[in-house]
Parts: sequence; C-alpha cells; structure tokens
Amino acid sequence: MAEPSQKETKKKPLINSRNDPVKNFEKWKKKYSKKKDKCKAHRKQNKKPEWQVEKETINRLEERYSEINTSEIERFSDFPLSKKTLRGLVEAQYRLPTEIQKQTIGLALQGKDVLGAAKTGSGKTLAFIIPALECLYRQQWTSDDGLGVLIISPTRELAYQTFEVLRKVGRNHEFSAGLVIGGKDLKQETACIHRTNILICTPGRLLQHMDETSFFHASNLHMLVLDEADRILDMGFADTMNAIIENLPKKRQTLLFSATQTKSVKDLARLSLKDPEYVWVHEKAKFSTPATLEQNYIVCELQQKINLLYSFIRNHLKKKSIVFFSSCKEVQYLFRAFCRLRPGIPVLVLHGKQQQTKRMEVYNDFIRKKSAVLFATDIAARGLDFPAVSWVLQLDCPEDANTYIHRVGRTARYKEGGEALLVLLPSEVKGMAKQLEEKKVPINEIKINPEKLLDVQGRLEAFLAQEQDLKETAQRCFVSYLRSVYLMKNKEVFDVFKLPLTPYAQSLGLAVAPRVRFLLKAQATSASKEDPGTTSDQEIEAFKSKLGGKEEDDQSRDDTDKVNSSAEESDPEEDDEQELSDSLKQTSLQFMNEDEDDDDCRDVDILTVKRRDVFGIEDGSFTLENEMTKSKLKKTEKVTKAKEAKKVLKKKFQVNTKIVFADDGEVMQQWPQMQKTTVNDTEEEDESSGINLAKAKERLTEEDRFDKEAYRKKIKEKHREKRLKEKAARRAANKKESEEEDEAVAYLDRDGSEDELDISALPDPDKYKDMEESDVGSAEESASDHEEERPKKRPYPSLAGNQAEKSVGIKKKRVKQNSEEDFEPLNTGLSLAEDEELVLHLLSNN
Ligand SMILES: Nc1ncnc2c1ncn2[C@@H]1O[C@H](COP(=O)(O)OP(=O)(O)OP(=O)(O)O)[C@@H](O)[C@H]1O
Repeated sequence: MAEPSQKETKKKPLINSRNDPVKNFEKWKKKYSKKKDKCKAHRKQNKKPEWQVEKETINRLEERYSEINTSEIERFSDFPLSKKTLRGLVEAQYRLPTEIQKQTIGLALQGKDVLGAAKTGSGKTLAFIIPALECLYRQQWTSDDGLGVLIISPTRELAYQTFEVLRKVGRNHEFSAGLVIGGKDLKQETACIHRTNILICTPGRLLQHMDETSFFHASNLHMLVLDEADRILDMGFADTMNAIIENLPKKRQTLLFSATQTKSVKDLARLSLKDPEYVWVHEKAKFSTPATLEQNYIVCELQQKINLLYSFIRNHLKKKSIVFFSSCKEVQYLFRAFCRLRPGIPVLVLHGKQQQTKRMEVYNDFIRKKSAVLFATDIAARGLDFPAVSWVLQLDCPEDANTYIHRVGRTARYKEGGEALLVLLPSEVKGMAKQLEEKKVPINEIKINPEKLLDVQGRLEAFLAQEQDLKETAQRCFVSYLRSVYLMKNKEVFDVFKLPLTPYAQSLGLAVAPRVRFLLKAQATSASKEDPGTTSDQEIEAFKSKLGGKEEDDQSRDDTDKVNSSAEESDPEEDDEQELSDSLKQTSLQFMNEDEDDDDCRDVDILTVKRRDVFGIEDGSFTLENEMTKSKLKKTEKVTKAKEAKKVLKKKFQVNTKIVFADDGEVMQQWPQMQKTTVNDTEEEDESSGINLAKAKERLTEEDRFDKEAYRKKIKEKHREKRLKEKAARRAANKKESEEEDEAVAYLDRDGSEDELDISALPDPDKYKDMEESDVGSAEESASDHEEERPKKRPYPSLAGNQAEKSVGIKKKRVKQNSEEDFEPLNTGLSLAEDEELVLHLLSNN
C-alpha cells in the first residue's frame, strides 16, 4: 500500500477558526453592539424634548375639545383631559362627573366664560378645579411663569377647602398652589406669592397683596374663578372686586359659580365675563334644594328658643348638627352657656371673631367628629363640605331665602340625605314662608310639644349669678340679636318692635332686659312718623354707617376678610376696639340716667372717623390764649387713684381665666377667683358713676374673710397630712425597733448591763415640739385624730404612765407586754402634743 502523503497525514483541525462559535458570537456581539450604539445615537439625535412630546399630546387633546358632547359624557375619562388630571381624579375617588361638571367642564375647556349655578352639594368645586388645572397644563405652565389661575372665595374656610380639593386632584401636576387668606402670616405669604401658579384667596387679602406686595402681579393670568360670587358681593366686596378685576388682564377666561344667582351676580357677570355661557343645571327642577333633604319649620316664641335648642340637642346626641345664629355674640354666649349646661355631646363654635388658627382648628375638628353640634354664624353657610352632617337647625331666621338655601345645603350633600329645621317667630312666619315658596323650597310646618321642652332658664340664671363675665356676654348677646333683627332689610319678616324683650332677656338668664338705646331712638323716630314700627332702608343704612361698617360683627356678615385689609392684620386691636365699644354700649344700655345719653353717641362715634373742627377754626374760636388755658386746665386736673381705676375698669381688661375641673365635674380651681360675697347686689346701680369705694371696701373685707377661712382650712389640711405621715414613719420605726429589741434583749441579758435606760425608744422631743407649735390652729382635729388611733397603739401615754418601765428599761418587751396587758391605757384627756410635752417634762424631772 502506498504511504499517505504528508499533506494527508497532517491532521485536520476539528473546528477551524471560521467555524468557531465562540469567536463567531464575539464577532456578532461586537457588530451588534456597534449597530445598537449607532441606533441609540441616531435615536438620541432624533428624540424630541419632553415638552415637545407633551405639546403634541396637548394638541391632540385640544383637537378633541370641539367634539365634546355633554350628553355623551359618562365618565371623566370621556373628557379630553390630561393623564395627570385623570389620575388625580381616580386617586381622589372621583369617577363619574355630576351634572354641573358634565355641563361646564366642556365649555370651560373650550375657553368660554361660564356662569354656573347648581344646587348645593352638587359638585361645583370640581367643575372649576378641573378646567383650571387643564388651563395651565395646556400652557405648559412652570413656576417661573407666575400666577396663572386665581380663585376667589368669600370665606377663609371655603378657600381652605377648595385648596384641599385642588391639592388632592392636582397632585400629579407640577404647578405650585397657594392659599392667601386673612388672619395668616402676611410676610410668609409675601415671600412665596410670586412663585404661586394657582392662588386661592379671599378678596380683602388679595387686594392687600396687589397694593402692597411690589413683586406680585397678575399680568400673566389666564383664568379667574369667582366661587359663591353672590356672597362675595353681598358681603360688601363689590368695590374690592372691581379693584381686583381692574388689576387683571382683560384677556382671560372667567368662571363664576354659585348655588343661587342674584341681580348683583348678573351685574358682576356683565362686568367680568365676556359672552358667558349660562349654565343653570336645576333651572327646571321642581325644587331648588336637594331632593334628599327633608325640610320643616316650627313656630316658636323668642323666649322658648333656648329651651328648644337644648331639647333638640338632647334628642340628637348621636348626630352631627349645625346650628345657625344671626350674630357672633349670640354664638359666643350660647356656646359658653351650653358648655356649662353639658348637653352630653361636644359643642363647637365657629364665627368671624375667632382667631384664624382657632377657626381652622374648629373646622377640622368638626370634620373629624362623628357626633357634635356646631354653633355657627353664616360664616359656615356657604360652600363648606362637612361630611355626614345630619341636621341643620336655623335657630335664627335667615336674612333671605338664598341664605336659607345655602344654610340647609350643609347637609344632604352629594346624594346623601339630611334634615333641616327652621325656627320662626310668629312674626316671621308669613313673610318667610312666602319667600321660601317663591324660591321653590319644599317646607312643611311641624308643631312642638311644649311638654317635651326642657327648661334651662333657671340653670342659666344660676350661671349668670355666679359669673359676671358670662352675664355681660349674655347682655351683649341680647343687644346683638336685636341689632341683627333691626338691620335686616326685609321688614315684612323682621320687626324688632314686635319682639318680647323682657321674656327674651330672661330666657338668656338675665334678670332684667338691658336697655337698648338704638331701639329707643328708633322707636321715638317711628312714633313721630305716620306708620310707627317701620324703618326705612335709609335709616338702617344711616345706622350702619354710624356703626362704621362694623355691623358685620353682629350680623351674619361677620366672617370674612375685612375690606380694609390692614385692619385684618391687626385682629387683636380690632377686638379690643370692639370690646371697648361694647363696654361703652353696655354701660349705656344698663342705665337710664339722662346724662348717659352721651354715651350712646360715644358708642357710635368710637367706630366712625368723625370730621371734627378740632381747632375751632370754623367758629373762629381758635386763639392761642384759648388753647393755652385749655391745656392748663388739662394739666391741673388731678389724677386720683379712683380715676385711674375707673379708667382701667372702662377699658375692661380681661385677665386670663383658668378653671380646673375634677373628674366628677366639680370646679377644683378657678382663676380669677369668683366673688363669694353677695354685697354686690346693689352694685350695678353704682357702676354708672364708676367705682363706689365704700362698697368696694366692704366687698373686699367680706372677700377677705372668705379667703382667710379658706387659707386656714388649707393650713389645717397640710398639718394633718404632715402628722399622718410622721405617725406612719414612727409606727414603722417602732415596729423595726421592737424587732431589734427582741434581739437586743437577748444580747443585753448576756451583757448584764440591765440598769441602762434605752432612750432611743422615746420620741424625739424636738420633732414634737415643732409639731406642737404648728398645731395651734388644728387642736380639735388632732384630738379627734388621736382619739381614733390611741386605743390601737397608745405608744406615748403608756410609756409616760408606766414609771416602773423606766427602772426596768432593759426588759422592755416584757414590760411593754405587761403595760398592754396589765394597765388600761391612760387617757390623759390631752392632745397628742400635750401628752408629749408631759412625757418630756416627766423625763426631764428624772
Ligand atoms: N364627581 C363626583 N363624584 C363623587 N363625589 C363628588 C363629585 N363631585 C363632587 N363630589 C362630592 O360632593 C360633595 C359636594 O361637592 P362641592 O363641595 O363641590 O359642592 P358644591 O356644589 O360646591 O356645594 P355648595 O353649593 O354648597 O358649595 C363633596 O363632598 C365632593 O367631594
């Protein structure tokens, strides 16, 4: 056989380099990643910026705006809304739009001005919040763009509530939102207002920022929302609103919402809306209030109202109710009175004279509570969305049917049920029933069973007798209620002259009705007219202007910002001024002296800026001489202590009060202390001329007596405690000693030192000397204490009485036993301290 050639013999490799899969893979990988990088770079080059992608999405959404068909909308996702808004809605559990939302959101997205009206609780808030968010989203707004949407609310609470809804629904957007309301830190607001994209505010505070915050401007504004527009105007903010609107760009979108429309809203609409779309969802509805709301009214005499309120609360302890009153001071007094009455349910209070922090606290508190009663003025009537309110009780008749509708709207919100009860005086029934009927409010009369009414007048009287401060609050409440009735425009419903004044005052717990000067004057004026009892609008306006625009304090319009926003900042001063005017009013109300009439004018003047001819230029009486004599006279006037005291009294400084209650409700500690004497019965008469020093002294002496007595009791108690402690310590020591003595006896027996006297068993004389001295005022008590204990232990008398023991001291235990067995305890008839002294005496003799 031929040998294989060398070529053939060379072994062929199994896998050549071309077929090597590892290498191939690496090659491929290299190639692929190159390609990938290329693609990436290419894509990167071609990639649109985020804003551009968003713009395209926005364009696509905007294209759909014209196709919005209200009748086809079933869910929020049927609207061309941004993903961020839709996600926010889902997260906040809003899925299906309500009727007002269906009808207005589309129009607002299309950029139209909208005037929307729908029943209370029908979801108007979302109807403007969604378009507001979408408006800025469409503009791709950033924080650098400044203010884009402005939402104006009539009250601070409503503004806060809207802010919360915005925060919930707009959480996925990056816009900044701010709450600008009175009563908050102005500086803090100023610092961040220019970075805010959506501003929710009350009118007074907004105007203040427009005037005072240099870098705050609204020139970029796209949307203005006026929530509860009619209320804003009702509260006398028309001028403020005009001033605000003047500061806004003309090219903007305006949305205006309310549950009720008044002529003033139409005026505002003319002023601020361009070709608006009117959306009145429930225009054709049979009733203007929610279908799920049951409404009744009862006729009740004024003097029975408080009993009725108490009985109502006692019957609804497990419910959440809101009770509406017409004035702040009424609310203030009845809140305090009801806290004392302890109806068995938490009572909260919300009114315009509270500090902002307190207002927010109460608002949040009432939201959280499952059962509670909220006493409120009309500050709470608009827009507030407290969950699960079952009852709205209107203890005072509302100003008009619109106010009625908003008040009752605090219950039966968004498909929930609720009940409303209106309390009418016999004189109010006809006029109010007519108004409610015209406004399509379905309401029926129900009767109260007078036997079921719980009478609290006696208890209120007792409270007022104990507390002067509460009594004054009751007097203010009285005057304030009458004034609110007097200031009501609709005289068909409200007639202050028909009110039973004395019974009403008594029902508040007052002994007599305070004298109300403005009523007397009004009465005098109306008596001189043909038709007495009627008051013209002009007269009311004149009265209001005399009050210097402060009538809102006592009327329903107590709530919001002040138009004068700088005044708003200085709430405490304002309160002081009010207090002062009140105290003057109070003084003037109580006393009938003729010279007191000046006070009445003073009450009014204090609240007005009077143009006075200060220098007497007009009558030519201004001369340097005159002025000098006047100033001399001023200087020579002596300032006595009594005068100073009178001044202080007039200023009515309030010291802080503190009451500590025990678990059982007993007052344990009270500051300032209550007057215990009854000498002040006649004092009211003396108040007219300031302080009656003689009487004051007499009262002080009497008070002193009570104080001394109380002090003595306290000291006694202290001593007693001390003694008991010492006794316990002694007992323990004795026990220990006797145990030790057992051992000692054995030891001593061995030692043989039997004659020694162990004086350690004797009481420490110094200790008892101290005790004795402090016992002066508590002899009786200590005697009784010892009587109780002596038979059990009688340590010292037995020692003192057993002379033998001294000589046989070492056999103490036995002797002690003997002394207990053989001898009757020696009752010296002396106090413990005296007994001790006797022992010491005997010892020292030995
Ligand atoms: N689409 C919705 N789905 C579910 N709940 C809603 C919807 N819209 C509003 N609500 C709820 O209905 C309640 C009332 O809403 P809102 O406060 O906006 O009413 P309103 O019409 O402004 O009332 P008012 O006239 O008293 O101000 C709120 O508790 C709100 O959360």
